[in-house]
Amino acid sequence: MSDPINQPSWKTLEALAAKNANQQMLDLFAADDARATRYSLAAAGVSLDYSKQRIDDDVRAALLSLADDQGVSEAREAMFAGRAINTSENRAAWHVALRAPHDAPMYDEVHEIRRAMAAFAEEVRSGSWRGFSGQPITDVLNIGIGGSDLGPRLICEALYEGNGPRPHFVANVDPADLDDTLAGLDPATTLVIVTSKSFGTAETLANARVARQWLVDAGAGEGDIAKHFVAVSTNAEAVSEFGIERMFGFWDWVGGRYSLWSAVGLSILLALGGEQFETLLAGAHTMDEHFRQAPLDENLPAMLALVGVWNNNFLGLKSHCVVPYAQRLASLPSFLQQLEMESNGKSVTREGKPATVSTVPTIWGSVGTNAQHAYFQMLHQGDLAVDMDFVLPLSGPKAAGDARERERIANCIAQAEALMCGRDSDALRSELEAQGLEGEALEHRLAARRFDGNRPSNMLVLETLDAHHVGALIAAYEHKVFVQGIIWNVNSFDQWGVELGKTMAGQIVSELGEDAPSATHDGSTAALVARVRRAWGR
Ligand SMILES: O=P(O)(O)OC[C@H]1O[C@H](O)[C@H](O)[C@@H](O)[C@@H]1O
Repeated sequence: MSDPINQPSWKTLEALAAKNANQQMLDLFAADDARATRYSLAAAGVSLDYSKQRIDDDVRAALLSLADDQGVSEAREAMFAGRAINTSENRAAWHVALRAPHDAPMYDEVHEIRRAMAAFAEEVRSGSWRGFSGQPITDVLNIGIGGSDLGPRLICEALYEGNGPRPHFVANVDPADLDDTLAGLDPATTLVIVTSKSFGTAETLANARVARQWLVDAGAGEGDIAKHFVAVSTNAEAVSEFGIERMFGFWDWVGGRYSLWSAVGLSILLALGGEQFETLLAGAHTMDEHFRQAPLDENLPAMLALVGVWNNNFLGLKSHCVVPYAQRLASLPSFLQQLEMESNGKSVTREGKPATVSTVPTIWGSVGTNAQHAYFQMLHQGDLAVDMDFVLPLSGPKAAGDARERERIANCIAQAEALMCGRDSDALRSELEAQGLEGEALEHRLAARRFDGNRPSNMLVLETLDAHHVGALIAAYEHKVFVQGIIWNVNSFDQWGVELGKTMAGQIVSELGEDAPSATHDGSTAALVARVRRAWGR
């Protein structure tokens, strides 16, 4: 592993990008009838069509050489073997172990906790677990943030069908989040899961304290708290100090943003049941096996990563938009923002030197078709260079015969087509002439309605929107991020960048209370602190 910029394959790719500057994807299709299949891969019921990328065989070969040069295969083995690949914290990043089948011998502890979670979930789901008034649990509230929120939230939104207690998620320290949620819940029938890897996250602990008081105010005695509060954490001491008896543990080798497969997924188990959770893990495991075994040119997560590297580092597309065409996957872009940007938003190499290549692009997006009516204008005609992932589950909540299902799927396919094909100026001119436009008015309208096209996108298709395929999709993205981290030579598994702001918030929290403002702030910060103090009459 070394600085990618020094690899011969990097130079080759730079030369190819310069040579192909005017390459048109439609010409690539015209020259190759089999392009759509030759630039598609499938694994675990998920397929990736990357034929609508500005990639030809030479580029693909050079990208695969870059992956070899950077030691992707060796790094992949180190990850699966549980070696300490998170070098700045000297830990493994072993989330793949969480999805290993039950007969995998070396993961005893993982299976033990998984069994305890399943037994607990069964008790709650069957109604034998009772709250302080003797009633069964109807609602589960997960209090957590970042990795302790986004994954379980995404999975529950994607798959909850009403067959179990209703799942709710509160992350924000803004009181509106918890207060609005609690307003719709009955304390006597609500189970709260406080989820925090560190059990030191200020927002989560503040919300947990309020939720605890809510129970007490509703008549729960101190001895009843255990019927309504459990924790998920790696920090048993802090959990017991907080006064929660029952903890489902996990380990420091599970990164927060890779943790939904661990006890952090307890809300998933409670809402969906043990079988669905196992299917989710099995879907991810099937993708893991594919990622581990398939040669890189046939490897879906690796190719997804390499396409991203090409767009980001060689075509200068520093903005990556993800649009799932499925309401149930509306939270996928937020989940991926943490997964990709917290993992690879770094500018220091694994050796502690300044990175010499650009790392993660901006990841953003939202659900289709809604997004089409908001910002797709920019994607089609704006000057910001963006590459896209469309995510399309084939079967949705309704049968194929439902007209809305046809709309959903057709729109997704059409947007990718429009981005690539653009609008042929000659055809448009004839159309406008037929409408009676001419002269300057015609030219003006022609210019406004012109689409250049040639804008790249991936199409990720899921056979169905179920636990298996969602598990496989998320695992594919996790491995994409891993491969990109190896290529960019950054440590994808630490997040030192979030520390400073947390420390400073702690200081300002005391200054907004009784403490005097510190003299060491910059002028703008000092003025803001003073303004809030004035507003609060301090
Ligand atoms: O699970 P916790 O320890 O409460 O952490 C929650 C989140 O907090 C931090 O800000 C980290 O950047 C995230 O990676 C983490 O997921």
